[in-house]
Amino acid sequence: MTEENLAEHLVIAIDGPSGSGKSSVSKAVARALDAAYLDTGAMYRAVAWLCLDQELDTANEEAVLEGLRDAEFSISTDPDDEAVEVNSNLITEAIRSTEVTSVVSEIAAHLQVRAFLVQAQQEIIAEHPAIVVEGRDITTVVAPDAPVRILLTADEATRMSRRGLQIVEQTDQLPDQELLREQVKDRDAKDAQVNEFMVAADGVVTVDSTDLNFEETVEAVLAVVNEQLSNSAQRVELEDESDHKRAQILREHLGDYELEPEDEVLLADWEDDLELVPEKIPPVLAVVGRPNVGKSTLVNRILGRREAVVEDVPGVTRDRVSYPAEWNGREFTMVDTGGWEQDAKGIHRRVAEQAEMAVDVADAVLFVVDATVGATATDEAVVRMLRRKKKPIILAANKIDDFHQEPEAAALWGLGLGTPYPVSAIHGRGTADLLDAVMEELPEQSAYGGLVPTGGPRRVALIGRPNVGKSSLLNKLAGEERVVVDDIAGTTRDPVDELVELGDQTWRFVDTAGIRRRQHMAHGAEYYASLRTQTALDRAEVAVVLIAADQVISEQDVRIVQLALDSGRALVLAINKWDLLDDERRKFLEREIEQDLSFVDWAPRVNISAATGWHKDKLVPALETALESWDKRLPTAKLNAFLGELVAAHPHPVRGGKQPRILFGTQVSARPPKFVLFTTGFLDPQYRRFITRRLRETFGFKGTPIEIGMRVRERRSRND
Ligand SMILES: Nc1ncnc2c1ncn2[C@@H]1O[C@H](COP(=O)(O)OP(=O)(O)OP(=O)(O)O)[C@@H](O)[C@H]1O
Ligand SMILES: Nc1ccn([C@@H]2O[C@H](COP(=O)(O)O)[C@@H](O)[C@H]2O)c(=O)n1
Repeated sequence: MTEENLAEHLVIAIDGPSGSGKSSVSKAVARALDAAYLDTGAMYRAVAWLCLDQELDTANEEAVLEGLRDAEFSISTDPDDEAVEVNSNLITEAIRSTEVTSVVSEIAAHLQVRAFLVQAQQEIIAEHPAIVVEGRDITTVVAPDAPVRILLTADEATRMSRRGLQIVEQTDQLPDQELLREQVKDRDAKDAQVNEFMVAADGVVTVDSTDLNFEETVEAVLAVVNEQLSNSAQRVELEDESDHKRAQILREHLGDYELEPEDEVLLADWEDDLELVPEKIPPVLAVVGRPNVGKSTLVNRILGRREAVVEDVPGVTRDRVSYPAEWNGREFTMVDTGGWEQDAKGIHRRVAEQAEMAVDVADAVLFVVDATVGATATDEAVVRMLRRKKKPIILAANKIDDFHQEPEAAALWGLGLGTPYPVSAIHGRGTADLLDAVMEELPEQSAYGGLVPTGGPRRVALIGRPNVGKSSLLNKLAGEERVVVDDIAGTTRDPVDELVELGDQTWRFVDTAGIRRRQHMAHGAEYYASLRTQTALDRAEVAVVLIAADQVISEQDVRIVQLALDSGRALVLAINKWDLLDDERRKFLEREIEQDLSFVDWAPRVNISAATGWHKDKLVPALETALESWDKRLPTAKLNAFLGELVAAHPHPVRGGKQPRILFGTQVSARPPKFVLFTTGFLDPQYRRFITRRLRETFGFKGTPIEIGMRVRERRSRND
């Protein structure tokens, strides 16, 4: 193994005298780090066993060497599965016998035998990305360049008593004191003639376990490992090329772990680090019909849950509401529209317009008719509207609860839309056939870019509780009164997109209605206004949450910020009505922001007055910063260099004797940035929060939520 190779590997070299705990502690450390474990003493013991078995003269170096060269050796590196084989004999137990222990030092004194075994040990080390190796010459001869080198020791009396206790545990008998001395003290004296393992060599850290119990010793060794790694990581220059090389090595080592097929897909292109591949946009199905024919019940039936708004009043679904749906393994987006009425007025007219808009961006339309009522004039008007749109139409004849009613469905052939599929949205009857028919019409992916338009001006949702100044701000930004502004909370009930020129570019603002204090208490139009906030967020890329500076930050404000956060959009906080602030209130406001909005302390904040236009120019840089972060893609090599440094300096705490390691990280998507970490164990939520915080400190990400996902993967077993 070259020096360079050693530096790339996590090699933990441990030596020390007999009974110091090298084997038992090294095994525990390997388990904690999910690393391999090599007991080099077992290799010398195996040679000793061979000599005894073949009656070779242990004093004759040539004879031992010849026997050694002719034999087939194998040793397990799994800390939970000790196994030593020579010429297909499993000798794991046999090498611990008194006979073997008595001759092993003599054999270990032959320099050519040592050279042979040292080379074999270095080859084994090279095969493992992370390995703990123990034996008397490991820090000095076998792995002198290992990043972590430890001399584990304890005073002689302690070592003797530990070995004695071990013999009692193994044999249920008190050990013969003479034999004990021979196995510990005398053996060390013999071994010391060939190797120095009582005193730490340069750069080797001594862990004295005389006053430590077993667990404390393991902890002490792990602490040295972490400290040493942190020092070596600090020395590493994070140049791009070496970052990339390191990431390549880490990625290769991931191959030692059980990866799922989806992991392989995710990791396939990590080196490209170019533009993110655009997501496949599932096809969209708009569900349309006149009021109260059971559209939402049918949507719920298809979704398999109670999600769409259902109320037994005509036209209760006032807005478009979209849901991710799936049938027979195919994903699609279902849009539940409000009831469509001809010549509708007021809010009903807006609802009908919304339904038409939904049809415009849909790939197919599910037209729902109440078969018990039959085709009405309104249904026929819907048909005319749909024909104009030239979209595939699937006709659902609803309220057919049993087969006696099926003739009522057949009557709908008259609409001229082909087969009417009889369904009972309430009971689920017929929905499978209906969905099969829908699947035949839907393309693999949306031809219309889904519900959220891509490209064009960047989309901003202005949200906040009622009367917080959304409309005033939009008017100020747009330079004219474009939406009705009223002092009455909740005046603006419908989303209105405005194209506004700001800072040399065009922005699309989606104004929304305020969110009422408690959604479940809200009724009618106000309730739908709150749903629209959600819709606006769905359609936006960045949310500006307005907060009134002159009022105490309320639970409702916090909920709206949370809504924006959950939507995964970029975020800007606009503290409005700054002109109404006095010194007293300002102090309280700062404290409220610190306390109640600390979970979004990464969001750019602008203090504005929508009424006077004060600081409105500050909004554009804040929006740009947030969107830039939202779009950001961190190269995999940089991410892994960052993770390596971070973990070395601040390792994950040991949990149940294990220390989860991060094997590899990659950013799987942007908008917002999502990272996946492959790990050997579950990372505590606080540790993940810590990583997120550090990611922000190091790379910015101001104004965007960040997601960190984890994939705990196990090492492949030896037999794979
Ligand atoms: N810190 C400790 N406190 C108490 N017992 C310990 C401690 N460390 C190790 N032991 C126990 O001491 C015994 C000897 O440990 P171990 O066999 O690991 O030593 P070793 O250094 O590998 O010895 P050798 O070089 O002879 O193989 C074991 O029973 C082990 O469980
Ligand atoms: N790196 C090593 C490891 C062991 N030996 C010799 O083998 C003997 C048995 O070792 P245990 O750790 O299993 O007790 C030991 O006494 C040494 O003679 C070695 O030389 N170098």
